[in-house]
Amino acid sequence: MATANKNLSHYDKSTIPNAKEFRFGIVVSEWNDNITEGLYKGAIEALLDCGAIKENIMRWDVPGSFELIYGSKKMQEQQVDAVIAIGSVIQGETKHFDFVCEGVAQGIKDLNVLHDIPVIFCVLTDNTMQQAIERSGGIHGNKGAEAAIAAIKMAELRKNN
Ligand SMILES: Nc1c(NC[C@H](O)[C@H](O)[C@H](O)CO)[nH]c(=O)[nH]c1=O
Ligand SMILES: CC(=O)[C@@H](O)COP(=O)(O)O
Repeated sequence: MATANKNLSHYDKSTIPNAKEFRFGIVVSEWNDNITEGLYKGAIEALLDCGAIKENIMRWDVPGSFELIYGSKKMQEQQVDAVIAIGSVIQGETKHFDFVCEGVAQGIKDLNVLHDIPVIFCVLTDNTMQQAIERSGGIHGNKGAEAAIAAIKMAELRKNN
């Protein structure tokens, strides 16, 4: 199902564990910060709405999405139950977009394989700024909220297994 067919901000609280006992680390890319700040806002609002305690949410900023890999690795070493990696990659004139997107996706995948703290991939990979706007609090909702719910669910899965 494409994003266009669902609202990224929609969730049913009755199906989500209470997040009050969990600690979250959020790593935010500074590239396209008009987008990443919107994603962060969506994530924070959803975490708090589902019971997370503000003092249990830690934020670090990194220069770009490619640095989300290292930042998330170091965040895994903190006393957190899940990490959310927030970025916005937008197609430019060259193939750099492809390498950044693939590199970040593979790097975050590797962190989930190598370490026991889940890292949620909250990285928009859009063709245009408009697409990014629509997915960070616009008509398609907020991928930050979607990532927050995933973080809660994965922290619960880790706690129970
Ligand atoms: N073009 C975008 C970038 N590029 C920067 C890289 O992420 C990285 O910081 C640089 O290559 C140095 O290692 N980053 C984004 O997050 N979004 C972009 O659209
Ligand atoms: C994703 C990028 O690195 C890209 O936005 C950079 O733009 P360009 O490909 O025009 O150098």
